[in-house]
Amino acid sequence: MIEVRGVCFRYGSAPVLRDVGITARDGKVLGLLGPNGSGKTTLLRTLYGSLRPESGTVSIDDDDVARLSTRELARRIAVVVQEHGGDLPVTVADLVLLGRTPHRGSFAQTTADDLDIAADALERVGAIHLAGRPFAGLSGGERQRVLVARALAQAAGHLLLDEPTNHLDVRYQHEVLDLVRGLGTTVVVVLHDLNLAAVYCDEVVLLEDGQVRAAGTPDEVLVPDILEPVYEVRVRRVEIEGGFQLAFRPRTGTGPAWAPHAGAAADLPRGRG
Ligand SMILES: Nc1ncnc2c1ncn2[C@@H]1O[C@H](COP(=O)(O)OP(=O)(O)OP(=O)(O)O)[C@@H](O)[C@H]1O
Repeated sequence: MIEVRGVCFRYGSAPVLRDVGITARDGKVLGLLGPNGSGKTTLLRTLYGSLRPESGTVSIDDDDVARLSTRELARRIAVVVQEHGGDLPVTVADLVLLGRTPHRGSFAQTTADDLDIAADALERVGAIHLAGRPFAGLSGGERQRVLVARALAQAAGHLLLDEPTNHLDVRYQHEVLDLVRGLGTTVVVVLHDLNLAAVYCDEVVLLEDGQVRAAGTPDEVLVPDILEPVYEVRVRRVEIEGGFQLAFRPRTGTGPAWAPHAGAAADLPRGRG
């Protein structure tokens, strides 16, 4: 479990997180949602100790993150963030094997188990065929899957991801999130795509201007009354088999009512809000 209580943070003089409280429950997927600049990445960085809150606490399984060593944190939390590894001159296999480092002594050799675990992780994200390739030469989507594989190889009980579906085509968006959800680890994931959040998150937190605007299940939070003022768009909710999806259009503008298929607008069921 990851618990955040009363966290405030500022870059320089500008407050970015204001009295934020969230709980990521054991084995559940918590989505961090919110418009650009609302503080999602900043909050995620406080969870793995990359940023120290000005006030408030972040704890993992009841231990204050600020008191854990780097190695202990790496055993407990795996992180997939955008800027990791961009131009590293390593092969994909070597990068994924780095995920095993927290489990070895400082100068210990890679073991057969490490190799098996790394290969299995690459297999699970559909990237085993990339094992011998230089990481720097991969496409954005291939890199993203490899970074997820490294996090899987790390075998930590908590997984933090910052927009893991960025660069992924629709198949891999769903495959990666389905995989993450099936791990049974505690997951905190920053997502821009509210429809993916609707499908793969157990709970979501909606940030606005560094504050928690709403928190609860996707069914409770992803409703037009809450989303429209935060994102400043019009929202319709469409109940579909086994769940719901959202449709959006700008508040103002001269375009068709519901792009791309304007005729569908009249057929859309009314949202709940
Ligand atoms: N290193 C930094 N120095 C100063 N301000 C920063 C820094 N990083 C982020 N900010 C500011 O903090 C605020 C929150 O940024 P953050 O990246 O956490 O938002 P976000 O919700 O993840 O945004 P996005 O959806 O655009 O990725 C923004 O106003 C941003 O400009």
